[in-house]
Parts: sequence; C-alpha cells; structure tokens
Amino acid sequence: MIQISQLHKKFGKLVVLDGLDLDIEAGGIFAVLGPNGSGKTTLIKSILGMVIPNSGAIQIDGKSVLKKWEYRNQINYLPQIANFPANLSVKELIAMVKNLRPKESNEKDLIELFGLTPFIDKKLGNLSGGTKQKVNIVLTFMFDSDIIILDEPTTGLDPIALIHLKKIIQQEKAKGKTILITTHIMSFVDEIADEIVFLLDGNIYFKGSIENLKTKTEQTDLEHAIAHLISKQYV
Ligand SMILES: Nc1ncnc2c1ncn2[C@@H]1O[C@H](COP(=O)(O)OP(=O)(O)OP(=O)(O)O)[C@@H](O)[C@H]1O
Repeated sequence: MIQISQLHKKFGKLVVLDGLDLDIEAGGIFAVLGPNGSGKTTLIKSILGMVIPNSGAIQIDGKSVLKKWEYRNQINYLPQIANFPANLSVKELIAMVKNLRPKESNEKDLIELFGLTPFIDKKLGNLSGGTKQKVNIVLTFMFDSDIIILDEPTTGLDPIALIHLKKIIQQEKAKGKTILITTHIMSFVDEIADEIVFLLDGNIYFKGSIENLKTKTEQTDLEHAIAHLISKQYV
C-alpha cells in the first residue's frame, strides 16, 4: 500500500532520513518507533507531502505521491501538535474542517464518545491540553479514509479517553484500514500494534511483529526489547 524507497532528507547538514526503504502492507496497525529526533515525524510528513525529501520515491497504491496533493484525501492525519486557532469554538473548527474537506463526516458520535458536548461552544484557546487532543482525535476520525496516520495520539489523554481511542483504532483496523502510529508509550504499542517499524540512524532498523522483536532480542517485554535494539546489539 505504501512503498518508500531510498528516501533521503537533510535539514541543513543534519541527515535525518538516509536512504530509507519501507513497505507498509494494506490493513493493520503499524507502530513507528525510534528515539527522540530519529525522524519519525519527518517520515510521516514526507508521506503526507508536508516535508519534501531531497531524493527517493514514495508510492501509495503504486502511484507516486511526490508533488501531488489529491491522494491526501485518502489519508486521515492527527498531527503531534495541533495549532488550533485560539478564537474559534470547537463547533466552528469542526465546521471549518468539514468545509475544507467535502467528504462525508461522522463527528456526532465521536463528540459524544469523548465527552466534548459541554465544550462545543467553548473557544479552543481556553481548553485544557487533553480536551484539545480529544478535539484533534474527533477531527481525525470523523472522515472515512483508507490510511490513518497518528503522531503521538495519546498525549494528554485521561484513561477513559485512552480506552476510547484504542477502541476506535481497533474498529478502523477491523474495517481494513492501514494505521500508522508514532508513540513513546510502549504499553500502548504492546496492546494495539501488529507490527513495529523501528527507525535509527536515518533508516529502518527493524520491521516485524512484536513477537519477532522479542524473540530477536531475547526479551520478554517490549520496553526492554526496544532498549536492546537501541543498544545496537542486533545489527
Ligand atoms: N523543519 C525542520 N528544520 C530543521 N530541523 C528539523 C526540522 N524538522 C525536524 N528537524 C530535525 O530533524 C530531526 C528529526 O526530527 P523528527 O521530528 O522527525 O524526530 P522524531 O523521531 O519525530 O522525534 P520525537 O520522538 O522527539 O517526536 C531532529 O533533530 C529535528 O530537530
């Protein structure tokens, strides 16, 4: 579904992606992991066309996406930091996004599920961090798209919201969606990911199931397995 080959991205002299190759098959939950600054967001933004690579190819369903924009309509994206206009209300923001993306949307159930009804007329600038993240989640999941990309989706969420988030991610997976998630919360990965994609030194250092990773690193829990990967004992 998503094919990336020989992707290079530098910011000035800093090499972030160094000839990265990655194939993401259709359907399933892929956790994109790696230390801070390893290039997870850069990779995701390259797929979304928000970062322009220096060289390399990105294809979705066999078609190159570089310098194209229409394909973005088949991707739902939850950014790591949502810079919402502070003066808009939640309702106004949802209406604005619906206007920008003329596609059927299903925000009502999500607003209710995440307990956002009492906040619907409140200005975004006055909301708590976790409540803003719930709005971010509603905006991401209210459209039906084949690919869902979530950059640190759990940030600021309380345990109940986290349960709801996990459930909607599983529901989307059951519909055959391809879901990419970056996170540093290993318990979250352990619970929901089918595959781990681990970035280090500008490349994919490991791609496979959690079970494979545990076997390869001879660790019984994911956190230690990842720590072993970073210590580069398994090149
Ligand atoms: N627009 C930019 N200009 C300059 N440097 C950038 C830019 N975007 C990212 N970088 C740098 O590229 C590197 C990779 O950043 P990126 O945000 O992709 O990492 P990450 O793996 O998502 O990190 P984290 O886990 O901390 O979110 C970092 O050193 C970052 O400072």
